Amino acid sequence: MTKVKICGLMEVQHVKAAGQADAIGFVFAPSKRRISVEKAAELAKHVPAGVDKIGVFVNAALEEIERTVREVPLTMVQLHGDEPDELVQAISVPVVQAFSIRTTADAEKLGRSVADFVLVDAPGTDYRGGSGHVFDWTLLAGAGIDTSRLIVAGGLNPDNVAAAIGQTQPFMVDVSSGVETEGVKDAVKIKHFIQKAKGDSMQETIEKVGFFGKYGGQFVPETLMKAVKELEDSYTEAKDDPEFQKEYHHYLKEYVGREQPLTYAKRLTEAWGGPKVYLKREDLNHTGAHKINNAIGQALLAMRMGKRKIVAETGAGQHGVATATVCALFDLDCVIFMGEEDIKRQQLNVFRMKLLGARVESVTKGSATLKDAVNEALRYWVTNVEDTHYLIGSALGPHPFPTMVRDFQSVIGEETKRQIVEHEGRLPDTILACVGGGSNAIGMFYPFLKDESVRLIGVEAAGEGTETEKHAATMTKGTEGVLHGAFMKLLQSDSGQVLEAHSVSAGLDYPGIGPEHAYLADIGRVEYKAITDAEALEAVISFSRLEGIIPALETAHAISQAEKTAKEMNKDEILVICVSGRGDKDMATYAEKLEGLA
Ligand SMILES: O=C(O)c1ccccc1NCC(=O)[C@H](O)[C@H](O)COP(=O)(O)O
Repeated sequence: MTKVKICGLMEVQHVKAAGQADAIGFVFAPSKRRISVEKAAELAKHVPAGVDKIGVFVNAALEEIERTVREVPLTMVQLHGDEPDELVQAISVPVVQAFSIRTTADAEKLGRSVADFVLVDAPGTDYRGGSGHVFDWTLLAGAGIDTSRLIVAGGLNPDNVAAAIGQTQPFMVDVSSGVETEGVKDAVKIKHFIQKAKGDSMQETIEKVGFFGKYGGQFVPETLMKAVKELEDSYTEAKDDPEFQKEYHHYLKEYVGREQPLTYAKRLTEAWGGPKVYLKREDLNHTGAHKINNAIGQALLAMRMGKRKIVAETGAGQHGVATATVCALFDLDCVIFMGEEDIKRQQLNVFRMKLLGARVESVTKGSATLKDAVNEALRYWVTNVEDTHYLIGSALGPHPFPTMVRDFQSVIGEETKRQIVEHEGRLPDTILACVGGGSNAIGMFYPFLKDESVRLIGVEAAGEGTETEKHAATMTKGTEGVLHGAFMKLLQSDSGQVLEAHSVSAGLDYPGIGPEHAYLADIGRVEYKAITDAEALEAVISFSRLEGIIPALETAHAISQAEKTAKEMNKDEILVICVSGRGDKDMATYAEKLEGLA
């Protein structure tokens, strides 16, 4: 696979956005992108191991180059001046020598370079590189170039990089201006460029069993491996079994009440004054949210495996109620772990679960919220694994859970795709969904992943603000680590302790995110935004009054972001919001927080 270098990085967030690249470049030569050695050393701390750190110089002295190599530290050096062969050979790390290509004769010089790699670029304008201009790639043909040491640069961007790779077959591509907006690096463009450059080969990693890029896996204790493998095998078999699919869709139709409408939100559209807004109505499902789509699927799978005992976790109570419901329907034994804090916030749902025959276990450990409930449910599963299925509620946990939950929730996106074409004759421009663990969002997004014209936005909880310690903004503030059996992004301390997440919405109050979301963020396919408690509560009022639908607090985050996004869109465009659930369960919170306003 062709490697990717992102050059001219000056800010931490852009270094992080380039985390999936193979190399990043710091410019020490005269340039608008020039940075000091000290700044580069600081940025270098955020470069993942295995990613090359390349210093760009123009006619610098050997001592300066070597000092910079040591102090940053750099793993490679890139020379854009008229450096003599003796200097190239004296440098202690591998060297890239840059050549401006105007003629075939320029291309023929490459073979004579004593450097490890040769970089071909358009002639510089203001500086010796980074001009943003494309040179004629056909000049390389017939120049006898060893493509295993060829790096192609010069005016590349997400739209032309695949063609450049196709035509020149280089070892690496290098970009700077093409991933900038108004002269400043742009995280979305960086990720998009990497995705486009790696193209099909990155797509393949999505399908690599159990992993989404580097995220996912089965990081579980030995005692659980047998159950996890059994589940993996059973699911692999069941998902391709027409009888299983028939039964699953039978219950979705006859019991859950699918398919759910894609409602045109006339008053919201008028009020926002931008795109046509459509609402995918998961709030109309039996039990009031999308959770039941997954609960039905997993309960059928548990019975197929001969397991008639179910353990589950719940945060807001929506998944607990969905699980207790299917257990009543299929006469399964049911125990639900729920954080003590969430039990206080969601008393009505606790009663609903009990009424349905479930045993609700209060979790007092840790922050006594969703992550602690997952911990306890996993512990319970370890000791009861022979006859018990862990019916996880989001696209989380060890493989196959994230894939399986996504597949069961994909009915949301599949219906939406069909319905929007019926309504409008085309796909939407933008789709938004809230993200806690990420199950309604991945179910909505998955069928649209290959439709590049559709912008996908996941909305997480900024709580009291991402600048405070009270938020659940995993994508915005999280780092990589293992939680609940999967490698993902999570909120953690420098020593790796999982931090407490906060959101007014118990369903978004989770310090991690499903591994597929982490991957989709890295490749730039899905954007992630964060909405505060206050913004979500405001959206509850306006949405209720404009559309006569009282949304769940989780959903209100997506609605609030949709209003912001709608401001950037015009009347010819179409925006879809996944209304993941209804607000009945949140009435106590609304009554407390919105008193006087409502
Ligand atoms: O990027 C610069 O400003 C620069 C200045 C002086 C010498 C080299 C420089 N950049 C070297 C690079 O590796 C760039 O990525 C390469 O020239 C391509 O740039 P662009 O055409 O902007 O993608």
